[in-house]
Amino acid sequence: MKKYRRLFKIIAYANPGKGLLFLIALLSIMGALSSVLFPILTQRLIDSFSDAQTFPTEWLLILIGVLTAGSVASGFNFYMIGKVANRMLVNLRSKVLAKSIYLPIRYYDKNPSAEPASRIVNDTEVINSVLTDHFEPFISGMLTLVSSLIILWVLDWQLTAVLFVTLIIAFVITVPIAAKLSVLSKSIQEKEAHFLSFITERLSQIRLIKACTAESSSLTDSKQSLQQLYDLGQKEVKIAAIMAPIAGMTIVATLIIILAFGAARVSQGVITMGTLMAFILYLFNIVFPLIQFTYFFAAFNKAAGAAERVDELLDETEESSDGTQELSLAGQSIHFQNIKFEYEKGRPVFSDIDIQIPANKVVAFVGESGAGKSTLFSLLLRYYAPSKGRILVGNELINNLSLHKWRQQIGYVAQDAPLLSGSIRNNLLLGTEKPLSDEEIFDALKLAQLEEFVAQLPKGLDTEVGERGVKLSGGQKQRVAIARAMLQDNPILLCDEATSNLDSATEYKIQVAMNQLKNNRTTLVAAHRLSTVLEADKIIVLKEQKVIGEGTHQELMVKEPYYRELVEQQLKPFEGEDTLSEKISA
Ligand SMILES: Nc1ncnc2c1ncn2[C@@H]1O[C@H](COP(=O)(O)OP(=O)(O)OP(=O)(O)O)[C@@H](O)[C@H]1O
Repeated sequence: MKKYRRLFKIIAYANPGKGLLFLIALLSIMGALSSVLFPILTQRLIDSFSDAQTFPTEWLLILIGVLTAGSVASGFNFYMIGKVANRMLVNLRSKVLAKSIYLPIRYYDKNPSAEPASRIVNDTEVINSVLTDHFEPFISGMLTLVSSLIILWVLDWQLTAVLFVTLIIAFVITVPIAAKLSVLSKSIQEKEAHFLSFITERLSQIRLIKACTAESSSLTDSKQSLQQLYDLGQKEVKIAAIMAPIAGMTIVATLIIILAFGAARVSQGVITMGTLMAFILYLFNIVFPLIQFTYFFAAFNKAAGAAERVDELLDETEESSDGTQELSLAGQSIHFQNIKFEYEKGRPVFSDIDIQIPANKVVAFVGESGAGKSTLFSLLLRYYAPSKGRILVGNELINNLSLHKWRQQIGYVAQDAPLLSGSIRNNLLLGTEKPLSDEEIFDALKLAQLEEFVAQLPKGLDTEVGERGVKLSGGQKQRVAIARAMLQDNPILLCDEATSNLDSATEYKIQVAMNQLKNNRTTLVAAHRLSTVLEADKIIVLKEQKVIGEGTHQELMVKEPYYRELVEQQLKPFEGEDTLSEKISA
């Protein structure tokens, strides 16, 4: 029952509009009424014709009127259902999408991004189909069924009793089969969601697959899922194939039984020929809704499964945004105070670090790969919360500040400088609320050494960059990210290996530009290439979950052997290799 409650909850959440649902129910009743009245009016028409031997024009006109009203109501209802369904789908999708976007990064560490995508696209569609395909037939079917049974009882209760018995037998046979179908369809939905997740991920990494010649192994991996889907589909088809003749045979058997009993009762003079005719027409009013109900319950179960998955997602806790203060970060120092942090329990990245970042200075983080440089940035961006300790800006705990306003004041040039599909302009203005002229944009591009490249493109700033920026080189993507940070002009700037994809000449130019940027802002740099951090006001050395040294380059060269080792490693060639100058002279 819990899963049905979830379905109703999600439908209410999609806000179809009570008034519109009421109107649909009303129109469905009108449609049903015309089907209910059709046989009884036919009976009147036939019987009055046989009694009076004159054409009963008035009954014919009433019949035409009722059928016309029924058809008009059905047509209008069709439109209203479509309207409400579209509205529901948009509401539900935008709410689930909004939820997905505000989920914490930890959710996406655990779940592939195609998982919520499948809930946004597929599951919402399945839930919606209850309304588009089944709501009207269910209401009118229910009404037609009940009223037809009452009318039949009044017409001839004995014949109706015979009908009841045949229907109960058919019900007992079909219900367990329908229940099996509903279990199967739930498994199919789950498998389809996994399959979608698998192919989305593989296709998004098509370059990697081709470079590793992993096309056939990817196909083999997908074959297993496809086979499972095929097997489940076949089981569903087999059950449906058994159901169809049972339903057909039920109709035929019921018809034969009613015809046989009915004919006997006509010949005995208990009922008229018109009554028998009406009886048979009502019989269809009962059997067809019953068949529809089996489809309705199958769809209802399927939708309940989809609602369960959507509700699970909606129940996830969004990024905590408890803080409301809107502090300006300009001129504020940052303090990582006794921080312990672990992505997974028992595997700390930092056990106890304490880092002071003075305002408006350049602070660089060095350490071998995996030391936790990017993780520090993630903590500062509040992607994750420390397990122990706290982060202060000025004297304020960062969690007390509004998350939105906080991130709005931090520029971030990420390690792999990802871009979104769309134009260069859209990527440069991502998240920027203030309007910027082309002139201002080109000023930033100039500083980021990208002005010439963009200017010679036929569509300039409106050039499409392709999915994840595939049409740009790694270095160009980094320069777009740097230009974006320049445009955002935030008081705090995070540069994660920001110049690692650039050739030495461009890197030098960017360093010059970055040096201008560093005035009046606090800049945190994580870099492998120590040449990029030599000028930093402070260098923090990370090793084995701790800060093992801090100071300027000159100070660390004197007092910190590990730092000296890192610097020397970068300067000297690999063991047994000649230096570049030796190779050239050889
Ligand atoms: N989302 C994550 N889930 C689990 N572990 C993670 C996650 N991100 C990073 N780690 C782990 O945390 C540690 C620190 O990673 P981090 O990316 O911060 O290092 P880094 O110093 O920036 O490395 P690099 O210089 O290679 O970029 C690594 O051991 C890494 O495997």
